[in-house]
Amino acid sequence: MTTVTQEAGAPFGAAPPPADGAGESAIVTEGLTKRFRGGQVAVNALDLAVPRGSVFGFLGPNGSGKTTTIRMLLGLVTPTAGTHSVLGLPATQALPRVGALVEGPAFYPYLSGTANLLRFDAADPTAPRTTARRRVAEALERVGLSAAAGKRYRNYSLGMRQRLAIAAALLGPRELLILDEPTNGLDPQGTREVRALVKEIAADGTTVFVSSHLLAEVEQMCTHAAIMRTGTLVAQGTIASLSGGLATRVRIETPDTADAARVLGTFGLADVRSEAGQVTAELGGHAPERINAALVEEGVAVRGLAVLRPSLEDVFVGLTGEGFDVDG
Ligand SMILES: Nc1ncnc2c1ncn2[C@@H]1O[C@H](COP(=O)(O)OP(=O)(O)OP(=O)(O)O)[C@@H](O)[C@H]1O
Repeated sequence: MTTVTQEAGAPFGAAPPPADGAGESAIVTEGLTKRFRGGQVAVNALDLAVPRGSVFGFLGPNGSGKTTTIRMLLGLVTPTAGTHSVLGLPATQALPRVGALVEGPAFYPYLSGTANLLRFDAADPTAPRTTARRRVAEALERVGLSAAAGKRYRNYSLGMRQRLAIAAALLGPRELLILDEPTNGLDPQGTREVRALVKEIAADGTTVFVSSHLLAEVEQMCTHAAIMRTGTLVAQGTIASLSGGLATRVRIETPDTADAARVLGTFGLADVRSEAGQVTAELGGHAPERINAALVEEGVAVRGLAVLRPSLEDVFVGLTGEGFDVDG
C-alpha cells in the first residue's frame, strides 16, 4: 500500500555539489513526455522550472499527469522522451539529497513513531547505521512529533500519520522535498497540520515540490505553481504572476444598483456590471474604502462590499475555457 520513496544510489552526503550555474533551479524538465503502453500520453512535452527555495504547487485535476511526472523525476518511471535534472544534476545523482513521499505510508500500527522510522531507515542501504537514532530523532523533531515519538502509530491522528510519513522523507539532509498529494484523505485538522509543516520545512530553506488537485490549497501554501491539464502544462510562475493578468474586481451588494453603478462610473472604474442586488467593476488602483465612502455619501444602501482578487481557478478558466474539475 505505501511507498515512501527514498533515495537510491550514492550514500548520504556523497553527492557532488551542484554544477556551476545550476544553482537556481531545483527541478528542470524539457520536453518530458510519458506515453504508456496502449498509447495513452500521460505527460506531454512538459517544460518545468522549479526555482530553488520555492514552495512549488504542481496543480491539476485528477488524471492530469502529476503522479507520472513525479515518478519520472524520481526515476520510478522511464520517460518516453525529454530530459530532466534535479538540483542541477542528473536525477540519479541528486536523489540522495531529495526526500519524497509518493504514496500513503505503510507503517506498523503497533510500533511507535520512532520504531517505525528506525525500521524504515534500516531498509535504506545508503543510510549510515551509526547515525540512525539521531537522524530519526531529528526528523521527528522537524515534523513536531517528538512528544509523540514513543506512542504507537495506531494511536496517531491522521495528521500525525502524514507528518510521520514526511519525517520518513526527511531522514537525511534534504535540499528538495517532493510530496505527491500530501493532504489527500486527511481531515481538516490533518490538512492544516500538513500545510503548516510544508511552510515550516520551506522556511528552513528546503525547496518543496508538492502536487495537489486543490486550487485553494496551492494558493494558500505555495509561492509558485504549475497548472496541468490532461498531461499538458497550462501555465507556470509565481502565484502572483499567474493571476496578475486578471483584474481585481470590487463587488457592491445593494438594492440601489443603478445609483451604485453611477457612483462607480464617477471613479472611472472599467467594466461596470449590474445584476439583481449587486454591481461589480474592475477596481483598478482605487481604494475600496473611498468607493464605500462615496457610495454612502450618495445615499446608496451598501449591504456589502468585497474586493474579488483573481484566483487560480479564474486563471485556469481563463486559459482553458473550462472549469477546474477535480474529478478530472
Ligand atoms: N501505468 C500506467 N499505465 C497506463 N496509464 C497510466 C498509468 N499510470 C497512469 N496512467 C494514466 O495516465 C494519466 C495520468 O495519470 P497520473 O496518475 O499521472 O495523474 P495525476 O494527475 O497524478 O492524477 P491522480 O491525482 O488521480 O493520481 C491518467 O489518465 C492515468 O490513467
